Amino acid sequence: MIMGQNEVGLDGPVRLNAADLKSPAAHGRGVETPGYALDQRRVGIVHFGVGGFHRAHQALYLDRLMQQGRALDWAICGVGLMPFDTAMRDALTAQDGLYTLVEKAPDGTRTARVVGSIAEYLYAPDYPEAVLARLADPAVRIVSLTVTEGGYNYNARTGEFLADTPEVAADLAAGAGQPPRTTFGFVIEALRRRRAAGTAPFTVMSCDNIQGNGHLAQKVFTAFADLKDPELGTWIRANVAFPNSMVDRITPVTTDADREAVAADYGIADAWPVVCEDFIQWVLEDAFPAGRPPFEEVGVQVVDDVEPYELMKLRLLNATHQAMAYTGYLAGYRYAHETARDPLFAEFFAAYMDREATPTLRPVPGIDLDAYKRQLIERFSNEQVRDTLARLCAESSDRIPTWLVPVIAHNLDDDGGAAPRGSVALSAAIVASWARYAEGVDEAGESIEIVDRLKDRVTAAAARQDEDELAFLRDPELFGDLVENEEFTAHYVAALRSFKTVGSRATLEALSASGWSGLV
Ligand SMILES: NC(=O)c1ccc[n+]([C@@H]2O[C@H](COP(=O)([O-])OP(=O)(O)OC[C@H]3O[C@@H](n4cnc5c(N)ncnc54)[C@H](O)[C@@H]3O)[C@@H](O)[C@H]2O)c1
Ligand SMILES: O=P(O)(O)OC[C@@H](O)[C@@H](O)[C@H](O)[C@H](O)CO
Repeated sequence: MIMGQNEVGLDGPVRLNAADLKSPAAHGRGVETPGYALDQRRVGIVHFGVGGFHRAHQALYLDRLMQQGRALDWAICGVGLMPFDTAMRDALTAQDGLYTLVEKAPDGTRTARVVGSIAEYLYAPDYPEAVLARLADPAVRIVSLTVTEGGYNYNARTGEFLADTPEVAADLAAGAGQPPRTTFGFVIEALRRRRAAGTAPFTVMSCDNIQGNGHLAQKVFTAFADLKDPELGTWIRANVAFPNSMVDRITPVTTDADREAVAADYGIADAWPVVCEDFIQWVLEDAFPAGRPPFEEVGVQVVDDVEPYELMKLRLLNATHQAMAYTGYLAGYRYAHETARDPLFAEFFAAYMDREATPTLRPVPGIDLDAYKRQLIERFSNEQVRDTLARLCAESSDRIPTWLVPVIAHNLDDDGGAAPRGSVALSAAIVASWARYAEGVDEAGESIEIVDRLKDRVTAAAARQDEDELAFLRDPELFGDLVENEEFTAHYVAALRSFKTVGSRATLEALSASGWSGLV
């Protein structure tokens, strides 16, 4: 049914799809809808990993351009590979790629818009050839990724590509004509086809939370290509661009309550809306030989060197999320804002940022770091967003080595006093809080559902720590040789004992009483 202006939702929520949006119906409840013709969108980007974040971030920037009647030839074809992506397939296919994005400010202000920049969604196991055809299409000039840290299939400490994980090994062994299963398999087969057809390659744009995400993408995709077809690997190294980027917007997992609120507040029956904070940032390296949308015109900072921004964001925001996740969960909190609004915890986060993360950072052009850190605590405290600690506690074995271990390594590196060194006391306490969390029971005796690709390994290590206090650290893939460093292990053991005996809050109180210098 196509409803008339201002009628949307008055008789119950309207279904979200292109036909119903041809009328400006949804304006009736204060929702901005695509002001551009949806049938004029042309796919120019293929995106792997269409989850909450991509839809709150890159797809929104494109939608902003499209609202100005521009970049209609840069519409997105989303691709899902994982078994659970069938849910996104069903939601977006029924909605012609449309979804509602609700941005929530700390003061309770909400803005909602229907985003139209995703023109198509392909679930790769259903249509592998269609995915390859899209990727080989000369109109596609960017392949972007938000496939999580785990999607890069690498050792976070050494950067080495893990060629023997089952799915990747299967793609490497697959003969011609066998459909790929992984991002690597699809992207490399598409580049092979483009090269054979004389089509210029696309740019591979990682938007995941990894330091040097473009460099890493280049490393793992070319490592895969080298194993599959060394000549192709050489061609990719010479011809394919992999820009680095810093991406930022806190985007929690969508809940049924979010779906109900979108229906009740905006009159839209959306199977999978996205809810996020009102803050957004994207700093992007300008390395797009095949062209790109004019992102800088809608707020993206396009720069030559992204690294200082990346280090700032990953070591202050993401590593502090790790400081919050396990300490907060053990203490009984379940939401980020509850934890950040507790003065003791907020003081802990600020101390970690000031004493341990900041000494590892380079000056960041145009950024006042003190103001940035204060703003982070305010963002974490945004109670409207309802970001869960469970989301932040997941996949720890990808996150701690990616964000925190480099801070520790930097601060332990004795360069003869050339650069100021930070302490490692609070970083050690964060690692210890994870080790205590991995025991699988919180301080109220409730069991914890641990979500981690290395769950068996980390929980087994945590189970051994009553007999061997360093058991958790004895995993070189996660911690390198930290277990050999006496300065680090002294702080770690003291913090672990404290978490295990007096609990999270009392541990933070003791750290506070030490002036945040540690428990040794
Ligand atoms: N949520 C945020 O606040 C946020 C903010 C900044 C950056 N990010 C980045 O975006 C990533 C995704 O976050 P999200 O909130 O959208 O998560 P999500 O769970 O909503 O979506 C993740 C997507 O990645 C896909 N994926 C996971 N593993 C994969 C693999 N091995 N190969 C291919 N695809 C795979 C999933 O199928 C899914 O489509 C994060 O890991 C992070 O790097 C997230
Ligand atoms: O999404 P991840 O796994 O990279 O990290 C979890 C959070 O720290 C992260 O999603 C932040 O919310 C985000 O990076 C904010 O921009």
